[in-house]
Amino acid sequence: MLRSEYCVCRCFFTHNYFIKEFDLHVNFNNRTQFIKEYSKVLLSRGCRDPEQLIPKLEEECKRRHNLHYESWQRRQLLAREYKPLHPHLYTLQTSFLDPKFVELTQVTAKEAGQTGVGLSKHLKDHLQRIYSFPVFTPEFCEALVEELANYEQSPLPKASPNTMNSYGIKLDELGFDAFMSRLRSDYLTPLTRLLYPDCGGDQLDSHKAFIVTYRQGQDVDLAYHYDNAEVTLNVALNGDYQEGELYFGAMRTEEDYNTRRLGYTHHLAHGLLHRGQQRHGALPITEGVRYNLIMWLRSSAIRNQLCPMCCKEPQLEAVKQGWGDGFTITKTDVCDLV
Ligand SMILES: O=C(O)CCC(=O)C(=O)O
Ligand SMILES: [Fe+2]
Repeated sequence: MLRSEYCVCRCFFTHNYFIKEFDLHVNFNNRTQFIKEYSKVLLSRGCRDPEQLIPKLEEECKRRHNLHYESWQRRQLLAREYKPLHPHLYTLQTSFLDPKFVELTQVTAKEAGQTGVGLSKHLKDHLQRIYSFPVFTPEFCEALVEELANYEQSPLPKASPNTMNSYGIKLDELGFDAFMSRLRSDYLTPLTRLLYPDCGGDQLDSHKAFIVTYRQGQDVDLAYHYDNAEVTLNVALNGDYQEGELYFGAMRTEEDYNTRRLGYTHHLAHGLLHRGQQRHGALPITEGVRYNLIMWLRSSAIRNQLCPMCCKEPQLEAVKQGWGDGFTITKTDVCDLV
């Protein structure tokens, strides 16, 4: 029998370290390489002593090596000790979804191809293959935000959702993995299959789902970046904050002349779909707290060919639990060979 093991690319341990103070992504193999490669640019950005950044990079390197195992441990701990405020939220029900979204996901390729009408009815085209549409009901969003705040206020451990956002929640750790898998396969894939067949949208087989939280005194914005994803869904879970728009620029593979454009204002319960490899960032919020649900949707068929983070053939390392970073190796069970 054939069986897929989920993997990370080894570049995860060396590439894409983000130095927030100087708004710089770097690769970090060791001290000598780092100083040689980045001293000049760091000095030009006002850093007095690049050497002083090394302990933090070493710490991040250690965190990355332990990440999947520790995440799994937190997941077990939360399953045992966290008391959900709204237990019913953890199983996806159609009633959580906006009926327009359900209708949209039922549009067939034939209908969409014939007139474009089937899709354009509930989906707004923002150019550059960025689309928005209602996803959840406002009632669901309100209850989910209450659940997230309840967990945030609990003494239980929390992890940063990714290498750039320090505040937020990894939804698999909180127990939403089955929910998100169903959202991906039953509702999002019918759409991404039509919108992004060239980016693996027709064969998304894993995801990383998390909440990003912005509030004064913590993270208030997000620097310009591209995602470790083929396609990204970003849903606004609340509306009681000011500013915090998204902006988009060139694809990772294109020259970027710093022409950041196409501002997008979030709307409560609406989602935005975009290609993960299109550069984007979030402007600072000026008031309130902003909760957004992010799904980095991944296709092993695409990323097994070329890692989107190091742009090389991936060097695969299997993870024991979870989806890794969405790469796979296919193994044949030994008993099949005899
Ligand atoms: O804050 C946002 O809405 C964007 C978040 C984002 O781009 C990401 O987490 O990859
Ligand atoms: Fe992003």
